Amino acid sequence: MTETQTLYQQLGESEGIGGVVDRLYELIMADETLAPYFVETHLAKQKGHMAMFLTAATGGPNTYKGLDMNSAHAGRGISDADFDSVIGHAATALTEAGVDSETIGEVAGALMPLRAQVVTGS
Ligand code: HEM
Repeated sequence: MTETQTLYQQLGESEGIGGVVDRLYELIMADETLAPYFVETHLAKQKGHMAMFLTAATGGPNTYKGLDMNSAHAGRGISDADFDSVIGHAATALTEAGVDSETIGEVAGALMPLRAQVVTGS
């Protein structure tokens, strides 16, 4: 059954992804290394963009109209360690939502190729 489902469906579509994104930004804002990047960010808007981005990246409908990943992160000095931390928080949020580890691995696999576009510092 599951092999015919998109990753988007396995994550519980827009409701599932919305919940995971809410929790992801709670974890990011509670992380003293990551929170400073988002001091000037309108969080509700950011969550909406992230949810739409993840929806498209996992095979759901593509309604993302935000910046491409290079432009969104250019000049922010984001490090490899920051990127790994965000992926780690995403894995935590997914685990808490009851997503199985195989599916979490697939989500991580979809996000990992974005590292070069997001990491702009050392
Ligand atoms: C795979 C990992 C990531 C994805 C998929 C992602 C996705 C996004 C998206 C969709 C946006 C919105 C772009 C727009 O508003 O048009 C964004 C903005 C942003 N991201 Fe990321 N991001 C990732 C990793 C990171 C990391 C590691 C950091 C830093 C710790 C970071 C910091 C930011 C900041 C500061 C913004 C701008 C927020 C604002 O508008 O104020 N991102 N990202």
